[in-house]
Amino acid sequence: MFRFARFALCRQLMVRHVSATAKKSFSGLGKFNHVAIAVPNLEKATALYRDILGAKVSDVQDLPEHGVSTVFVELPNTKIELLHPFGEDSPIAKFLAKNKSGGIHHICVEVNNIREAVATLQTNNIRTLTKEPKIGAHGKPVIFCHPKDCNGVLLELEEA
Ligand SMILES: C[C@@H](C(=O)O)C(=O)SCCNC(=O)CCNC(=O)[C@H](O)C(C)(C)COP(=O)(O)OP(=O)(O)OC[C@H]1O[C@@H](n2cnc3c(N)ncnc32)[C@H](O)[C@@H]1OP(=O)(O)O
Ligand SMILES: [Co+2]
Repeated sequence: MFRFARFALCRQLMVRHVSATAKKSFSGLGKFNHVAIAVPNLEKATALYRDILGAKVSDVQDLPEHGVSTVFVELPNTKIELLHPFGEDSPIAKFLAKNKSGGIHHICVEVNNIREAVATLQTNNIRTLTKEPKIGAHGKPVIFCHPKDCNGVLLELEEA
């Protein structure tokens, strides 16, 4: 009994310590928006999801300001973003060169105030890959966080 009380107290102190070290929190993460897969052949990848797996897919969208072409696979509870390089300096070119058959590239989670989110990231030394958010595939502001500061995962935040 005494041992359990001591354990509970230590746990409470640890939780308090973790909360205190996050310098400023924003309104928090919202819904999961999409997982992105970089693919070497966009038509073939689209055909897999549409024709073989029977999913509803969007048209191809070229996004020159992001250096990618995208197709969204719509699932009942979320989306899969198929990504292929567009133009010369695509941010996904090196990733595809390393992962020849493609691979999971990033996850995207919604936030309700992207400016607040960016300020919180900066205060906590989490690097963003652009200074300012850009307009993403859904016409909403997005920002990417450096994978080396996010446990090896490229994290996209999109304003809800
Ligand atoms: C429009 C839209 C939307 O949904 O609205 C989108 O999604 S646009 C989606 C496309 N746009 C973006 O991804 C924009 C943000 N991404 C970037 O700026 C870039 O992809 C970087 C994340 C900086 C990586 O660039 P690049 O591969 O050229 O640089 P690099 O080879 O020096 O990589 C630095 C280190 O990060 C690792 N690294 C690279 N890409 C990674 C990824 N996707 N996930 C996890 N780690 C990754 C590399 O292996 C390397 O680690 P080691 O040193 O250990 O080997
Ligand atoms: Co994305």
